[in-house]
Amino acid sequence: MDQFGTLTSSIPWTTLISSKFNAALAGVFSHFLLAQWELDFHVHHLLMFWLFGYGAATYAVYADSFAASDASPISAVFSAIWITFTSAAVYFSTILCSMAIYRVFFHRLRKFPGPTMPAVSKLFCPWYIVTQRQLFLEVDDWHRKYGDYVRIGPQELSIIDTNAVNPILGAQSKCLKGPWYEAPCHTAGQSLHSERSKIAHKERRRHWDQAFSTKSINGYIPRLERIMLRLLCQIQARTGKPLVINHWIEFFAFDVTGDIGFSHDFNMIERAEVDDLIKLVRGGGDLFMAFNPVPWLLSTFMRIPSSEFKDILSRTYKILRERAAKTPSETDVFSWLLKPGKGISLNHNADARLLVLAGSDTSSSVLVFIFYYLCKYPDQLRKLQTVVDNVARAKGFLDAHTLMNVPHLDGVINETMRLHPPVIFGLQRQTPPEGIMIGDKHIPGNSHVRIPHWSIQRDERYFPNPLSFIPERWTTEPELIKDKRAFMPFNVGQHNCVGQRFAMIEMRVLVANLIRQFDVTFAPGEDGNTIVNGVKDGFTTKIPDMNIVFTPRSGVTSFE
Ligand code: HEM
Repeated sequence: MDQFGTLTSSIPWTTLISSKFNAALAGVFSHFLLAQWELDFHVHHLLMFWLFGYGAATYAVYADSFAASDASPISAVFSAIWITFTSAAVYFSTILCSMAIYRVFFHRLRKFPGPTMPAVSKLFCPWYIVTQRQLFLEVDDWHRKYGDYVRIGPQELSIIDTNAVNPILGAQSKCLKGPWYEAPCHTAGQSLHSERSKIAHKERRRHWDQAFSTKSINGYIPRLERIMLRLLCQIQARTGKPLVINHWIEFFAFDVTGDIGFSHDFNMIERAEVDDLIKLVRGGGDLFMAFNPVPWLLSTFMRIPSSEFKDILSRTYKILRERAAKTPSETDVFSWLLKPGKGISLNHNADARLLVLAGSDTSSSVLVFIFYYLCKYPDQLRKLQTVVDNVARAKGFLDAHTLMNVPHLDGVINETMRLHPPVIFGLQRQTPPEGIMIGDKHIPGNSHVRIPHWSIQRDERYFPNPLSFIPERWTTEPELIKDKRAFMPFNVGQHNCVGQRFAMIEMRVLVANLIRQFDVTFAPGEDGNTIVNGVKDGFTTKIPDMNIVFTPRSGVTSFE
């Protein structure tokens, strides 16, 4: 220790730290270490480690040079900062170069074709999404250029081969959910959806499967029908005027999920406005969309403390506490998820948010697109109206059981989900350490893979005339489906949509009753192009508003 209290040592720190060769060597070694682990969720630790290392190195150089010369303390500080800064620049540049060279020339996925930028880093994605266009569209172009297997990230492949569906997503698949799923868990609890462990997911899924068994769904139907009647009354009161169909469908979907989920009435249809909680849960949408493809960036971003997020947690807790305090007269989804006397955990909170978003954003986007197609093709509207009228002419309100077996109605829904899948860019999965075989192709271990719904469901090999809206593919023209494995809007296998049967019932009831009572056209000045061209991927599809006009039909039995 010198007279200024500075620690002195016999190690020549300045020489060691200022050597650019040493800095470059440390960079290569650091890259080697970083490549050994999945560090997506420890970036904040790494940043702290580097910051601490930088501080310690600066101090060591300062102490060393100050002891060795008669420089003033101020100039010794500046000189130490400069020496460490230049070495840090060399160190980090070497890490980046080493990563880039390794990823392009030596990585286990190097043999898969694709553009170079994504192979180097996924960091280009947020920049791309913000400044240019949606990634799912870009990847769609890459598939046309490079084929069925395209490298879309250093460690990620996009695949549009139907032989890949079962090995990647099927019930027997050895793949796990990819790191994307874990990104928000540290702050927000683990929902069923974000659970990556197969065993833990299976255990939790048991309760969800009970919540969506035929018996449970039959119990939710009267709730759904009551809400549908509310919606019919509100639309009836607004006939002849343009209205934003997205809003009304969302009010409906959120009211239904709140009610069947945890017996909570968001009452959005009656209030004709979005509930504050829903606004909050959907907040941060654009940033989320931009960071979405890069799990480590998403995870780091979500660590930034946010008062909005605290608000979401406390409001959801409040709703769940109120729900736990009563036994609803009709069972709901949380009747199966809450354990008596066990209290409400962070995971329950995460499950509540999952239910609200998974159950509403998805069906809403499909329903909006159904109205787009019915307005765009009036012949299709008339055909569907005739089919629906013939189901039960005497009934004013078409209940869920009456609509259980109307193939053309299901054809319209399926065709819309084919062209506009609510989960548009597919689901990230991680191959097991030994890799997987797809036909004779080996996908190396610990790779991330996805099958983009948008691209595979619009592939001409699987659906001839792929861009045309032809509901009859699903009924009278089966030759227009060449490979049904390519259709998977609800996903397949252990992680498929637990709510899919309820979703179909919900969509049938809404579409059939609205077109039974009303004719529907684009509002003046609307042609629907904005929604077709404005689709954004925020894991579920986000679409712009569309204005349409409902007009009462004459000669049909009224629902009132
Ligand atoms: C058109 C409507 C719907 C579509 C296309 C759809 C699609 C999907 C897809 C693709 C997944 C898999 C996600 C993944 O693996 O990352 C999923 C999961 C899920 N969906 Fe749906 N969904 C719809 C409606 C609903 C509804 C109405 C509910 C509930 C009321 C619901 C609840 C869930 C839940 C809880 C999961 C997580 C399942 C798990 O991880 O085991 N979905 N959905």
